[in-house]
Amino acid sequence: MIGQSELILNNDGTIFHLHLKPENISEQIILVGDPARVDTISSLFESIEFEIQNREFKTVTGIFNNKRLTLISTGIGTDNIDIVLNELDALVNIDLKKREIKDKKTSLNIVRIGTSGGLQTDLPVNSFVVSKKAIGFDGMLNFYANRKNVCDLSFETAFKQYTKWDNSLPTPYVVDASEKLLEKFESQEFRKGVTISAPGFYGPQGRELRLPLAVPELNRKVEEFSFNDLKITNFEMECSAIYGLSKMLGHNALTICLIIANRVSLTANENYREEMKKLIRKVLNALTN
Ligand SMILES: O=P(O)(O)O[C@H]1O[C@H](CO)[C@@H](O)[C@H]1O
Ligand SMILES: O=c1cc[nH]c(=O)[nH]1
Repeated sequence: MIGQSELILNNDGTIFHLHLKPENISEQIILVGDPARVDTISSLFESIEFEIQNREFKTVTGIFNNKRLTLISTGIGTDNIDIVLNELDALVNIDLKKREIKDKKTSLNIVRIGTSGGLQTDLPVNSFVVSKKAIGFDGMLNFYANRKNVCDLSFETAFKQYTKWDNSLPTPYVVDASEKLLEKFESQEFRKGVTISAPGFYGPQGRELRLPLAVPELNRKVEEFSFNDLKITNFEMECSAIYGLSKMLGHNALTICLIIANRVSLTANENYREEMKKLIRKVLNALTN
């Protein structure tokens, strides 16, 4: 039996942060960072069955193309992903009344639609990137036992060697996307890439405003690095933890991002919302057709 302090439930039986009960969610989950993006997506739904918000976690379950989908905003960062993935998994794989892990497990499909910064000259603003692999600069997965069983250790070793990884930074971890979900995005309009999830938008992504960087050459090395013909394409802040926790818990995960800034050409599209709507339609159609 899992103790009250380890799996906190609210008085109405909902799970602590997400305020959800098992019947409120579909097995097809779409995660976004920005709560406003949940509304953008749900405005395309044929019908809405359920809606709730607690803190930055806004959930809508409804129908698109005759398929039941659940949208959840995660806010920013892998610390929030630790909450969202563990609570989603508890909703489907733990009997909340008995506080016991179920014998028969359910596997969720979890697709993140995000914004991201590009790291290669041939990845202009407004491109779409599907993350084949994620590199976690955040360190979150290192807190879980046996994380190496789900990681690409050869890629990790090559990356740490090439960048002469500074051990005062969290140990990077590398996890692959779900092959099953990746197959739905074979079209050339989705660039396949390797995505770094950083534990911050500024210093951890190599942005220098007033504070100097501890490792100023890191972004140059990241841009140069390649392994088995794979280059690192983009920076965002959630994908690594989604891939890592999904693989450990037996779920399928994929991240697709709109590039809103290019870090090499120093360009950005701060009015990206129309382009985001185009990406949302393409992703919803790919997932439901
Ligand atoms: O637009 P979202 O999905 O939030 O994604 C990106 O944007 C935020 C930073 O501006 C981070 O969450 C990053 O991952
Ligand atoms: O550069 C960027 C743009 C969006 N989101 C990020 O995390 N980084």
